[in-house]
Amino acid sequence: MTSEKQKMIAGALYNAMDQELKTDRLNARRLTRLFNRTIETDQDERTSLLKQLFGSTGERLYLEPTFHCDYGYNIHVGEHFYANFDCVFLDICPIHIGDNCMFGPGVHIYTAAHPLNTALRISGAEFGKPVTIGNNVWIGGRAVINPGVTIGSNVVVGSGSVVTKDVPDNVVVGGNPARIIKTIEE
Ligand SMILES: CC(=O)SCCNC(=O)CCNC(=O)[C@H](O)C(C)(C)COP(=O)(O)OP(=O)(O)OC[C@H]1O[C@@H](n2cnc3c(N)ncnc32)[C@H](O)[C@@H]1OP(=O)(O)O
Repeated sequence: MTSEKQKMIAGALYNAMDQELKTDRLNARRLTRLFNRTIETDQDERTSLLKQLFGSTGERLYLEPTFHCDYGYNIHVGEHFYANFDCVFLDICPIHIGDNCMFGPGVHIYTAAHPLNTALRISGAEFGKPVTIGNNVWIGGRAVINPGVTIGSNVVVGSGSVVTKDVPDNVVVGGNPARIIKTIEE
């Protein structure tokens, strides 16, 4: 039988009030609370808590507290990941982030969505879409990455952008909705 958790991760309609999912969210709240209460000299503890929280990580990762997420286990970050203060990842579905990515403060990644149909939405049924980010991506402060978006490698996302569509490799995007501003010639 398919569990609500399996449906959620697969992007199907699911019930977030399911007991297993409630327990998983409480565990993520516990780990993020412990992470957010660490002090600047607790680097080993910060790394250990993030490795317990995330689905997979590289050897080196550094996030500035505060950080918040829904489940944690759907977040996969590559080697040498950096995220500045106050990032929020709503990881209903998988979030894959490549190597050498750095995020400015307040970057929000949303995989979570709700039906547009009112009756279905207020019934509590919800769904998600995965987000994938390539290698060597710099995302500026306060950018929002919407459900289902894939961002290529060597991309720069301008501060305050709302990324609603896929982004190819080697470009700078900005604005709401984000559009290509320039191509990056290496
Ligand atoms: C990891 C960390 O902690 S990072 C710390 C936080 N810092 C940031 O978030 C800074 C993010 N940087 C930016 O947003 C920058 O504007 C960049 C990198 C996207 C672009 O910088 P530049 O290449 O110097 O672009 P430049 O200033 O020449 O602007 C080019 C055009 O894009 C527009 N533009 C620049 N940034 C943005 C933006 N964030 N959103 C929308 N449009 C933008 C400019 O207005 C300009 O438009 P025009 O050609 O019509 O005049």
